[in-house]
Amino acid sequence: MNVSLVIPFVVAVDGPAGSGKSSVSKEVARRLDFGFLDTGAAYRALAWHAEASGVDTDDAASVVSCLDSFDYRIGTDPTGYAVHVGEVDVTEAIRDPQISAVVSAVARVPEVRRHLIELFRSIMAAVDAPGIIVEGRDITTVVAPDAPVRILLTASEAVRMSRRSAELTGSSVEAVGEQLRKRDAADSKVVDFMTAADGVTTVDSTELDFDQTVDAVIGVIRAAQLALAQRHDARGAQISEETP
Ligand SMILES: Nc1ncnc2c1ncn2[C@@H]1O[C@H](COP(=O)(O)OP(=O)(O)O)[C@@H](O)[C@H]1O
Ligand SMILES: Nc1ccn([C@@H]2O[C@H](COP(=O)(O)OP(=O)(O)O)[C@@H](O)[C@H]2O)c(=O)n1
Repeated sequence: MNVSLVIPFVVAVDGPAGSGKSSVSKEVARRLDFGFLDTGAAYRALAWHAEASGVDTDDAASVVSCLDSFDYRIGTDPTGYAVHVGEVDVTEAIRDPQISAVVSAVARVPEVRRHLIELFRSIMAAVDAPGIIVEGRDITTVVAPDAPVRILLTASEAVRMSRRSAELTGSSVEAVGEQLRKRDAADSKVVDFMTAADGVTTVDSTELDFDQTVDAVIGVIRAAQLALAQRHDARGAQISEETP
């Protein structure tokens, strides 16, 4: 892996299912020429790998036993990235409702989380871009708690359900809503992604359309960059005053 010596500017985005994390973060990354990392894809791909290996996803020890053979790759280009497990392109397969139904069981296993968090950090460090937007459930609190920008992207449950069901043709709004609610409830037992931790800015997109949400996120990033630049300038001025 090609690890850059320059640390990329990290934007951490968390939030519940269907809040717009992936689509909004991708568009923000495109506009800023940043990389993009969808961390949920790794949990989904591991669930796919466990199922393909004939493993019971409810059995934590069996899921952990799959980690050794989990050969995972994901791109960080927001204009298009593929997800691979070994030689298999699972980009589409991991979005299947069957994977959504079992992914939380895989994601609650502490050894799985430790393994994937290390992987995310190495992908972030190796990104070939001035910055990277990383989205998931625990990015602002666990994966990148020191990121210069940390955002909780939320929307009301009703809005999230209707957005998600509009994407999934062939599934009823009720069925999509029920699955989303179950997954949020299971995921909430592992990480709190419904309330913003200290220093995390909430962007509520309930009343915003897609472009307005993208603009709101870019606004938070620009404000943080400006504050950092001002702090840097003030420190520079202080050092030159102190230097005889
Ligand atoms: N502010 C918004 N207004 C309308 N639709 C949105 C908005 N944000 C996201 N969407 C749409 O909602 C759906 C779910 O978004 P997605 O990015 O997959 O959410 P998440 O990654 O949080 O699960 C997508 O079809 C996306 O285009
Ligand atoms: N940082 C993360 C990202 C995802 N996940 C798990 O992975 C699942 C799929 O994540 P996702 O980002 O694809 O889900 P959506 O929010 O897009 O529906 C979640 O339901 C969580 O169980 C996690 O535990 N931690």
